[in-house]
Amino acid sequence: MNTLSLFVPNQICFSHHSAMANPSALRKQISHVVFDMDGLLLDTEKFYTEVQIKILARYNKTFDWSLKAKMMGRKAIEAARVFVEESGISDSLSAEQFLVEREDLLKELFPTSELMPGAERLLRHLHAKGVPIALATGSHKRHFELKTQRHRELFALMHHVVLGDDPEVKQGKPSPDVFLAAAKRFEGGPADPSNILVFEDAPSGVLAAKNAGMSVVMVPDPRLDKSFHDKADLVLNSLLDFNPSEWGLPPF
Ligand SMILES: O=P(O)(O)OC[C@H](O)CO
Ligand SMILES: [Mg+2]
Repeated sequence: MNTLSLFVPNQICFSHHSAMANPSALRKQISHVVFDMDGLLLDTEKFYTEVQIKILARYNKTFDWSLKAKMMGRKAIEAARVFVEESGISDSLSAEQFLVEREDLLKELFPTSELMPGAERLLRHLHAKGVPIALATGSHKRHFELKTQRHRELFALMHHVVLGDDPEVKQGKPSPDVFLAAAKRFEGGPADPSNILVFEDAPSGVLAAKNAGMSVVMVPDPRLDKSFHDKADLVLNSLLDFNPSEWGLPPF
């Protein structure tokens, strides 16, 4: 650790509407980029929210953003356990039953998934400039296929994809498993985690990337409590606001 980093917090500026940044001089040189999927590249978190509101309403309970924050980014069964336990319905509905109940609704919604603003521009740019890119999602294979069915060409730009049901991903985010697996599979051998930049929307995902020793740009939903921003190296309102040059990556 250099002397300066003892005194400089991760984020220097804190304002809701502008990008929050640590100075470029303190940032790692980035060679590889790893993307989260749900809520970051694809606007799919709203589907989970919609379905979970409906299910909790049957128990006369409301779904709020403090519960959402605890679930997002996690593997399905891990998020399901949080859902039934935190909402106090585990005596009536098990985590496994919850997954079955929400499935019919989700599988109708996922094929309509749309890209988040700036996702296509950033993926195409990094790929065109030869920056190795990969996907690391908590989503399992069957949901991944449904969510990406309208975006096959874009997701094919990824060098590789690591899914939540990958055998190497023993535990979901905030465990570093999915990001460490992604780091290992780049062409030419494993990438050094300290040279990897992760894009994430979820508190558990930001923690997972930091636990893997990587730098993280967080692009959170504005409804997420700001206290979850603290662990990220940079917080942006949109992928459209990302400036590759600040990370030593080729400019747009
Ligand atoms: O945000 P992701 O891509 O890791 O996906 C996780 C879950 O499937 C949704 O929260
Ligand atoms: Mg996500």
